[in-house]
Amino acid sequence: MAKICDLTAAVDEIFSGPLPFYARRGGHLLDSSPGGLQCRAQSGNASNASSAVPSGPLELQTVRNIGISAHIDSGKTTLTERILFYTGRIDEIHEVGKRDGEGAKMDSMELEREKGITIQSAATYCNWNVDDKTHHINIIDTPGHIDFTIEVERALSVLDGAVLVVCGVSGVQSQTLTVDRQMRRYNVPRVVFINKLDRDGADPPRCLNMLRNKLGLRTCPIQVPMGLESRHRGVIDVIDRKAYAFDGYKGSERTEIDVPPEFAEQVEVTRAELLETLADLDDEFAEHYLEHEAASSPEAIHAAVRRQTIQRTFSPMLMGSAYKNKGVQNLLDAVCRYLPNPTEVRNVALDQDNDEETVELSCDPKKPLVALAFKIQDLPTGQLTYMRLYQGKLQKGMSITNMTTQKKHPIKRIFRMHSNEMRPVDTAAAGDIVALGGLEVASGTTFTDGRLRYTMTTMYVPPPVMSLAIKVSTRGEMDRFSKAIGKFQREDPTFHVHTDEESKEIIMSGMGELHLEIYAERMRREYNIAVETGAPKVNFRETITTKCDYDYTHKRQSGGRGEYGKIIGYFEPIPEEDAPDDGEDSIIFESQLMGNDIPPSYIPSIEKGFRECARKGLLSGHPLINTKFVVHDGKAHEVDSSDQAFRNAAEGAFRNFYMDAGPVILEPIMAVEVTVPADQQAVAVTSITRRKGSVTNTSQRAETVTVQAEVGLKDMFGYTADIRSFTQGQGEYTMEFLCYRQMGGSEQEEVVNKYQEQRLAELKARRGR
Ligand SMILES: Nc1nc2c(ncn2[C@@H]2O[C@H](COP(=O)(O)OP(=O)(O)OP(=O)(O)O)[C@@H](O)[C@H]2O)c(=O)[nH]1
Repeated sequence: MAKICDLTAAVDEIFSGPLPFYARRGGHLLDSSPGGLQCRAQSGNASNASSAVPSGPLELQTVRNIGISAHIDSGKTTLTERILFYTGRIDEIHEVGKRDGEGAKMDSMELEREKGITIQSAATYCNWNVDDKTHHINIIDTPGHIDFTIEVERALSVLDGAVLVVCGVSGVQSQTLTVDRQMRRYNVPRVVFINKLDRDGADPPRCLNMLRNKLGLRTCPIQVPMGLESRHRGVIDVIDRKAYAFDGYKGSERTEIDVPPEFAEQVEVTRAELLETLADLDDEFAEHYLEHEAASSPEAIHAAVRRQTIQRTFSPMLMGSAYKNKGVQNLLDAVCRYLPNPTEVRNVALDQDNDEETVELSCDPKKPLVALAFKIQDLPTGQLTYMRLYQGKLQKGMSITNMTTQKKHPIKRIFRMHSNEMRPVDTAAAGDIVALGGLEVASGTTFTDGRLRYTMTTMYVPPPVMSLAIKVSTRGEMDRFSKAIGKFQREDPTFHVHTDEESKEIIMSGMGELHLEIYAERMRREYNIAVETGAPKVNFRETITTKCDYDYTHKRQSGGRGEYGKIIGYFEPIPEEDAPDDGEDSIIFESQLMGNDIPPSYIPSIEKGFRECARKGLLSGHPLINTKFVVHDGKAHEVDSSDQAFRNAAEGAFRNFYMDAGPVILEPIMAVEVTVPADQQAVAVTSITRRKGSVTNTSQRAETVTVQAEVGLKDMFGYTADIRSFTQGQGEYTMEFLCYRQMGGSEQEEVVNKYQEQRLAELKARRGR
């Protein structure tokens, strides 16, 4: 496993915001070029399908749209590379991180190949034959690094199913939990693949326990590993009681062999547990099971696994070693057998002509078009818009309507994507995922053919948690800089840029230091701008701790029409459990006004005033969370009151009364997981406690120890270099956002003083100008 500390010196901080619930989902990608795709009908092993172009339309029943998600470095890209090789989509396997001088197909960005990590999700498609049917699988490989979590959100929101990859040695890791939450949010059925069984310490039963206990997943192995670690030879399918070995060039020949006697008992025990679980879950299978118990047919078992997987009540667990080319073909069988086709997934939209009522979409090319632009990529040749078609059809030359702006756009180019290669097609139908050229839109936009006014709900965008000042060395580069920023922001909704009003610095904010460093590096490489970045800063939050009444009158008279607005109400903290589940914006405004002392038309201005204030707390300049602003009384003046006057009244109330509400600073706390050689456990623990962290768990597997801890993000700077030096490069760590927690008194004082000093210096500088 490539170590996180090896990825880049800049990879220090990794975090994401809280994950609220909601979802819309569905999706698939199929080739609707005149003819689509065709496969070599060669069942079972070797390269069992090719990418030749067939002559008829594809059957939706044979389409699978899948994502591959996991904790960082679990082997997603390595696995995808095998899938593409065995399905005949690529002629040679290349390893991640340019180890063979080339780099994996799906890591097409130069930076990805250099660093050996996936930054952007990539799309591709392939064919696979199973049970005498050719299936068309569309795959999105997603990054594992939490900094690029939006790529995972985007992919999952439009896919029909997923493969959850878990490292066979480490088991469920911090980010497996995040990915699991994301899959649940978008109701994505999944199959589990336990990878790296060739590595020392590989332990599938432990992974199974972790999946059940940590993720609460109803899962059973449908395979038994044929040997582990250096003796890992293949897998035994307990459903058909067949063993599979993987020989030939890069494991491309899958051979059925007899179950070795030493595994016979384990196969029967595993099979019995699977059958009992299915009988428990599935009434149809229960009947069959009662009648035929021992002789349950593989077909009946497959059908029950499929039904329960699609209902998300069960996830079959498979295993192998992507790197050593074991078990990948069986995983492809499982993807085709158990994951749903686009017609088996419920997708809904909101009808804009009918009070945003929820309407069910039907995966039918004959219905009016509804499509979602879920990912934007800016290429030197122009913008590429990835589009998921929920119903209807796209055709070159037709025009589609943007549901946000109501503007019509002609469709000039439709592409099917294979990583960074584009293949032009003329049409695409419901269930497809294709990319459109020549369309300038933001991600998350819904399109129709103009007959319907439907929108899909947008995907969850986590709040930015880290900022970095960025400087352009020469004025001449400013134009290119603005262009780059504009493009990146359209591409990535988690990437924000603003100019600090006081310091006039340009500030980039995002999901972590790596995330921001990657954009700075892309500006240097893709736009040839010599940017310099400042030290990363943690995005603290502020909140209040007590209820506080306010009564404030904003009055200004300077000849002519004056300004008047009086508001009375209170601020109060929202207990965390009641906070709206929308990440950063956990700010509520409530008007309890009765009568007409303040005309209702001014209420939105009061709200706007409070919301603007909430963007910058008075202690440290960071945004407020979990705060409620209430107005219940006040007064307006016939002539002098205006929207602006009431906005100013809200700002005045905030300025004058905020400090009475007991404001405090909250800091992001990270869930940190450090893995080191067993003899370095003490040093790892000390490295955490020295950073004021608290160790929550330690566990030993084979020769390695994993230390889990909670540490303030501000105390994690420089940890990459630290862990590298104390473990001589053998340790690794990951971390992700856990929660916001109130800072200690003296630490808070330090942050407040620093902020006040900075403001004073800026004020002086402005006066001196
Ligand atoms: N021993 C062993 N190593 C593996 C296996 N699968 C992947 N690896 C190695 O693990 C490292 C990470 O593999 P990747 O395929 O890049 O993992 P990933 O999940 O795509 O990584 P990110 O996208 O950066 O999260 C690489 O060094 C792989 O060669 C496996 O089955 N066995």
